[in-house]
Parts: sequence; C-alpha cells; structure tokens
Amino acid sequence: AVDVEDAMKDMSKSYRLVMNADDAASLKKDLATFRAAAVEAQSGIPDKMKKQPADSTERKIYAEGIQKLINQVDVVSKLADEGKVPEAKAEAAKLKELMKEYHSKLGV
Ligand code: HEM
Repeated sequence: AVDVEDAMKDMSKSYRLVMNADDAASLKKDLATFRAAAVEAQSGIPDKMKKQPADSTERKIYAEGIQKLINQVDVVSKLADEGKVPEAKAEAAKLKELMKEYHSKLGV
C-alpha cells in the first residue's frame, strides 16, 4: 500500500528542487517529480484516517487538498513550458501555502 508519509517526504525534497531550479528544463523535471509524488499521495490514505470511512470529513478535506495541489502544479508546469521561470516560481510558492493550509486543517 502507498505510504502517504513517504510520498510527502518525496514532495518535500522535490519542492526544494523546484524552488532552487534556475532554468526551465530543470524546473520542468523537478515539477514532474513533485507531481508524481503528489499523485502517489493521492492514491494513499494518511495513517490517522485509515480507520475512517471514505466519506469522513477529514478524508474529504484530504482529497480536496491534494487535488488542489495537483491542479496548482499543473498551473506552474504550464508556465515552465512557456519558459516563464520567475512567474512559475511565484506560482510554485502557492504549493507551500496549500501545504500550510491543509496541514493546519488536518492537524499534521
Ligand atoms: C508542498 C506541499 C507539501 C509538502 C512539501 C508536504 C510535506 C509533508 C511532510 C514532510 C510530512 C511529514 C512526514 C513526516 O512525518 O516526516 C507531511 C505529512 C502529511 N501531509 Fe503534507 N505536504 C504538502 C502538502 C500537503 C497537502 C496539500 C495535504 C492535504 C491535502 C497534506 C497532507 C498531509 C498529511 C495528511 C500528512 C500525514 C501523513 C501520514 O502520517 O500518513 N500535505 N507532509
């Protein structure tokens, strides 16, 4: 089974790479790594929610947050595809905002 905690750790590493990238090619590569980890996290159930029904409030909040995160990665990737590196990084900062918002909502 997918370990959400491991996927989150991978997201954390690739997020750092994204924010340190200084050309469109490495930015695109690091965003792809981040996205893959986020999709992995999406396919798992966080430890503290394993005993909850799929429609519990927390599980719905988790699903909503991960979907928003993936949608935002796609916004960033589009800018990277267009070679707009500073704009892409400005949008990438919103990934961290989503992290703070949802970690706080979910108490993690
Ligand atoms: C840039 C985005 C994000 C990063 C870098 C990130 C990173 C992390 C890290 C490092 C952990 C702790 C793993 C450990 O215990 O060592 C974690 C846990 C967790 N995060 Fe995130 N996170 C992000 C976004 C999100 C979002 C958007 C959500 C909710 C939708 C979320 C939900 C969780 C949950 C539920 C856990 C606990 C996992 C478990 O124990 O099974 N995270 N995250």
